Amino acid sequence: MHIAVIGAGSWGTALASVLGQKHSSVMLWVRSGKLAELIASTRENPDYLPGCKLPEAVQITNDLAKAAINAQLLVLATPSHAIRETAAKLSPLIQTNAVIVNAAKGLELNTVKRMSEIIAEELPVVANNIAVLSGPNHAEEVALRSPTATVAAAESRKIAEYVQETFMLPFFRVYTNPDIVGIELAGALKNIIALGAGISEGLGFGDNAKSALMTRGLAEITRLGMAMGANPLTFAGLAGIGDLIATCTSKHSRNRRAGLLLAAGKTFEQIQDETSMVVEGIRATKAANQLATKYNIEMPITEQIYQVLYQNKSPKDAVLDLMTRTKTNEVEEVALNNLNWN
Ligand SMILES: NC(=O)c1ccc[n+]([C@@H]2O[C@H](COP(=O)([O-])OP(=O)(O)OC[C@H]3O[C@@H](n4cnc5c(N)ncnc54)[C@H](O)[C@@H]3O)[C@@H](O)[C@H]2O)c1
Ligand SMILES: O=P(O)(O)OC[C@H](O)CO
Repeated sequence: MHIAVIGAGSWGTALASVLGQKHSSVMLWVRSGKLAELIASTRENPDYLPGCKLPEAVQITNDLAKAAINAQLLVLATPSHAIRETAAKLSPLIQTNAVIVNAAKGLELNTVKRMSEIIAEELPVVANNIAVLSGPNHAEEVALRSPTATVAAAESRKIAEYVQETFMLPFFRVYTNPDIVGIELAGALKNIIALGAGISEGLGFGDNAKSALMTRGLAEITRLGMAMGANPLTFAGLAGIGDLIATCTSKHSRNRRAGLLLAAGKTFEQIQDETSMVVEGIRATKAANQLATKYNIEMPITEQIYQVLYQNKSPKDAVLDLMTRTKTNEVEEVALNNLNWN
């Protein structure tokens, strides 16, 4: 089978290295011609994943047509804001029975669409063959072959199991899940909470604060997810709490790191200017804020992070507002009504 990995940032490079260990023909598409030459000659990606030697089966190209034309499976691993334009460019190139795996974690601004929805719009011929890969997966650790678990989600069980089989290796364990909505929302929204975790650390707060943030963060993610048709159990799984733990606690997390910088007084524009790496939580906060309004869901943490990022609110004031907002139950009112708790 011929596989194409589209996008050679940290994640695309790590996934190409995984696939190249199992399959004989993997092509990694690199946007920059100069970086493509460098990766091809050194067999590693010094800009995004230094130290990860690519298996021989991985070929490098800067030519999208060359990568896509014979591919039975394509992994889209660009940042989320580039998924629509990338899928549109792939439209005249792909085979009609190709399987597309989205590896990006984000939501489109303004349309607030999930990545698989965008891919289906741009690549309607393969709309029934779209899967999502998401979980607690830092590229740096996958590159080191550190044991990692992830989830392949698709509406079709056959496609989810095909993707599972394609990626599964002794250090890379893949579960399947039918809840593509929940898996994509969990992956996109955990980045907002990771910004908060970084802010919390940067302000000098301890484990109590971070645990509260993660737990209440998951509660608001689940609330929105359920309103959008997701299975609440998905948020208790690898792509939910699993990824939330990884991203809020890891030294590798760009979103957590960006939160530290926000606490130090930098603006999100300054943070973005200082790194070539994508910080998905910045856009995701804007999109989630739109979704909270659209579905009329209370998302207090997301709302405060939105105000810090886009309305110049100080992180300290945001924390105070969260801690002193109207008192409430931990359990949703609707669940309390069912318990008849008087
Ligand atoms: N890094 C990880 O550990 C990890 C793990 C799981 C999922 N993800 C997700 O994968 C996606 C990619 O993240 P990453 O960490 O590889 O990013 P990265 O910051 O390491 O690299 C970004 C890559 O995207 C390319 N790029 C930027 N704008 C582009 C455009 N308009 N068109 C095409 N390519 C463009 C850059 O050239 C670069 O190769 C994100 O959605 C991220 O959330 C990342
Ligand atoms: O580095 P982060 O915070 O963008 O997170 C990367 C991955 O989503 C972790 O699973």
